[in-house]
Amino acid sequence: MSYQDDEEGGAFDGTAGSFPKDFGYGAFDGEHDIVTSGDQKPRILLMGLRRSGKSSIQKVVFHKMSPNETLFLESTNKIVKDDINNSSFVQFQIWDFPGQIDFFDSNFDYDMIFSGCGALIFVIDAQDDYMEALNKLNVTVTKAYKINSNIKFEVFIHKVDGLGDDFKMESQRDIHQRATDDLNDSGLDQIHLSFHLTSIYDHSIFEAFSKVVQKLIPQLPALENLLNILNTNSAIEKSFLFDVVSKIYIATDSTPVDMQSYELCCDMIDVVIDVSWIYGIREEQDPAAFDEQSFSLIKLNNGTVLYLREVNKFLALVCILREDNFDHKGIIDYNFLCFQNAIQQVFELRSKNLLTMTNPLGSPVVNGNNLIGDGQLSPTLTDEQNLN
Ligand SMILES: Nc1nc2c(ncn2[C@@H]2O[C@H](COP(=O)(O)OP(=O)(O)OP(=O)(O)O)[C@@H](O)[C@H]2O)c(=O)[nH]1
Repeated sequence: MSYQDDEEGGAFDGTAGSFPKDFGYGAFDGEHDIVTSGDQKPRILLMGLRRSGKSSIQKVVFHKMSPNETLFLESTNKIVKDDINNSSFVQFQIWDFPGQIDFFDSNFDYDMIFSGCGALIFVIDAQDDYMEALNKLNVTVTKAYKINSNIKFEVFIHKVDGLGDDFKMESQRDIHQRATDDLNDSGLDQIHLSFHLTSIYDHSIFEAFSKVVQKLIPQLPALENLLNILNTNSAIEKSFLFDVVSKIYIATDSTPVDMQSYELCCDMIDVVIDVSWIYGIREEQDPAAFDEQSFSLIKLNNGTVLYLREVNKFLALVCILREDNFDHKGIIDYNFLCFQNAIQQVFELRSKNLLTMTNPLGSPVVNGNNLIGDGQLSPTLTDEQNLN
């Protein structure tokens, strides 16, 4: 086993999938050797037993591989490092570990691996007997926690597409119970495990990954506050800030997320990218699929409107609102400009902070409440103000 980068290079080059081939993340960071790299990006580790679905998750979410094609993925026999450079909010590396990894193998420098880790995703195949996976989960979490107590531990109860609803819930309850009991028995009851039911055959894997990535964004409270303000002043019911390439939402307002709304917004992004790609005017080296001109409006037959606006090169705002409230499109557009401007300020503040301090993983750089409380945002128009 060795540390190597994925040889495939940039975005997934498959034939299926709705995204154009070269509309994806940059090439893998092949120049840096992991052991000597000074790269300080947060790491997300993908661990779990063999064939649990780790590589499939990484390929489907970040490289647009269609789920059916994962059937042909070969077993991973080395750590595969994938650099995700999508926006200045979301920059991390995903390390896909071979299933047969042995913690006593001296080839692996676990201090180095876990000390730079932001989140550890442990994948459990829910269609298989999970007792061995639970043992491995316990060993992995215990080892990682001793090296780095700041790691966020996420358990993906995966491949739930093959299970009925009752069995799904029962498996989750059972896995949750056993995993926490095992940790309590090891005297590590302070470790918090988060559980997600996932499958690459629906949007659940994107939703779960969104939640994992959000925990690595110190500016999340600021982004959520901005979305709340935008919603209140524009009569928007739900809004998501999406990373367009991966369809991960990096923030949403504080109302609960329901899967159907999330799926609708994901589908809208696909439609916009596909239509722009087919009919957009393309310049050399510039995939014109998503740029500052990008926006879209879809009216559903249930009186709901989906509205998408480009925020920056990588991010899009997708809102769901009632058709009646879309009459005030001018206000919504004005408020959107204020929102975009505020996001820009958060970006700038982050860049400044990064210049003046080295940001250890997960340490808060911006306190969102203060940012907003300090009145640094441009004022937003409200319906009342405009109508009076
Ligand atoms: N039904 C179903 N099958 C899945 C899902 N995710 C992955 N698989 C299948 O599981 C098999 C193993 O997937 P891999 O991604 O190669 O598993 P891995 O954990 O990377 O395996 P190693 O590299 O050996 O550690 C493949 O045939 C996938 O098609 C899922 O959500 N549902």
